[in-house]
Amino acid sequence: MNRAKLINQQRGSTQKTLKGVSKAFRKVPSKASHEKSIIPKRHSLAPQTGHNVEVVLRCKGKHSSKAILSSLTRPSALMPVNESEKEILLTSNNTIYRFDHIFYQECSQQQLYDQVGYPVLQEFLNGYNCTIFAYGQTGTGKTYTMEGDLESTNGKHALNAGIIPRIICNLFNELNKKGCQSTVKMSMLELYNEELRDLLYHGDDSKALNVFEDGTSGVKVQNVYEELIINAAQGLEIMKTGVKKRITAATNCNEKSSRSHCIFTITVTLEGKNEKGEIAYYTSKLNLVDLAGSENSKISGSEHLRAKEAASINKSLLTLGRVINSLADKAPHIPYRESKLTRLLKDSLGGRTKTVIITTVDPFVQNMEDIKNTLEYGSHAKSISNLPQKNPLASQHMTMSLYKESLVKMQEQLRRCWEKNGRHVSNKEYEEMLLQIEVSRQKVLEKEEEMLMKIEISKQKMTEKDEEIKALKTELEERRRKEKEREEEVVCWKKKLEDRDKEIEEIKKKEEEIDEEVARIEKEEEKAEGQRKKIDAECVELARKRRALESKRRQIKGMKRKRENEDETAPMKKRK
Ligand SMILES: Nc1ncnc2c1ncn2[C@@H]1O[C@H](COP(=O)(O)OP(=O)(O)OP(=O)(O)O)[C@@H](O)[C@H]1O
Repeated sequence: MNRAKLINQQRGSTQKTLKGVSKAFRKVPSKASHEKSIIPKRHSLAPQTGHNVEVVLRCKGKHSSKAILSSLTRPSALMPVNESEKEILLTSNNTIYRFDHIFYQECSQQQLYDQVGYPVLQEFLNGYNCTIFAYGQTGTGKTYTMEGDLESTNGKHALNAGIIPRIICNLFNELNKKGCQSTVKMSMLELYNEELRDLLYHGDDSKALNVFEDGTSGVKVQNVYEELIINAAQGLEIMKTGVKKRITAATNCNEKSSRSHCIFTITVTLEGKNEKGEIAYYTSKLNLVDLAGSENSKISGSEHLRAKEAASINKSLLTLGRVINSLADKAPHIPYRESKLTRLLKDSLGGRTKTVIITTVDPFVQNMEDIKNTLEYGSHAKSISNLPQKNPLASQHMTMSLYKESLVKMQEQLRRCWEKNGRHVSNKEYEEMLLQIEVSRQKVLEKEEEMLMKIEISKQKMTEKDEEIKALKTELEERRRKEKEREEEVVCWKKKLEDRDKEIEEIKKKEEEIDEEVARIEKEEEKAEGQRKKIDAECVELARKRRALESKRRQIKGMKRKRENEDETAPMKKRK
């Protein structure tokens, strides 16, 4: 039976089960639905263009003892609308929320994988970068959905395995079917309190895991360790090792609560053909993200260290929420850079990636407000529009020709050995040699990728340096301009000084002239004083002479009178 038929059949049975579940849901009468006979509101947002992010809702199954206990005492907060697999009614606010698919509590891991995981795997193998991430409050089944039961036997996943182990197994089946050359690499990062940790790296933890953006292939993490995987069994084992290193703790809502965001990445390089019919390679990335639970510290019992974790978890989820809202509202600025989580998911939200978000709720245990928050988170995310683009075919001409050359050499060597023209090798040795070829091929690819990454980093550094140089040049020009202005000012001041010197010179000259004039006047004054003194003396002499003259004149006058008297008396005397 072909896969499509099988899926359709499984879908049929899923739908039957889900209809049963819908009825079961409806049998639980909601107080709100009884009291309110008004028509429910629809929580809707304007449809977007492009390829919208797909959002599904998974209602947690009644498997844990806590859930069973709560479900006996509490009615469900959610009710399906018209047996719909797409619409659900939240009884507390009488609002219908729409999703791309709703998985009710009886939905099995296989059914969820068929509807969500398998189609994403197909897109991934067709050359698209894809992301699946699980979002929901703590204890609502995110880790169960993404990881589930991690036990495996001979490369086969367990019955209750989640999406990641199923994708690992299915990936190798699909690659075998394709029969073309391929390489598979896996990396696993944990984001705990805003710090990235490599869960697959066994060396020291000191290497810096920097997140950077590469213009062509999107967001990358520098120094992340990528394990080369050659089959499903190895992939499952490696994943299990990584999961064991993840930080978990017991909270009131979950005995083994993930305290970090976990980003599991599969990178596949596949052989294809370009338009000229030449062999080329394309590399696509699949991010499978299990977010830490959003929580309220009172309910989840977060204290001390746990409270710090909760704050960091909530902060990054809040930023994720703000990014989702900004994208949904088509805001001019999207705050990707505000947390490492949103930087890592940048390409998955509003970028070139095909993205599916699995929102998880526990309708029997969680309070209405928490369920409402998750439903609204999902509804907003549903209106995000991505522009998925196939990864380009890279010629890898040089590397491939080198690789092929060595491959041909080794094959020739093997053929000679096989034909016993040279040395004979056992089957085991032959397989080892094949493995060696594979390993060297991987190394070439890795080296090439490393080189590309280094080129990208140096390009980035060069751009940064260019910008620095540009800034320095502008600064230098500014300084030169200021210096020129200052020089001009100096010239201006010099001229002013010269003018002032000239003025001073002239003033000095005038001063000298004045001094000379003063000296001359003083001399003349002295001369005048001398003359005045002389005149004064002459005046005194003149006065003395005048007085002497006056007395002479008086003497003469007296004498004259005497003579006159004598003259008058003389005739009388004669007569006598
Ligand atoms: N659909 C389901 N069917 C059965 N059991 C489930 C289901 N979903 C979750 N569980 C169980 O509920 C418990 C909590 O689930 P899980 O650890 O996946 O929650 P979580 O959302 O990842 O929580 P956290 O954010 O705290 O890590 C686990 O024991 C898990 O096995």
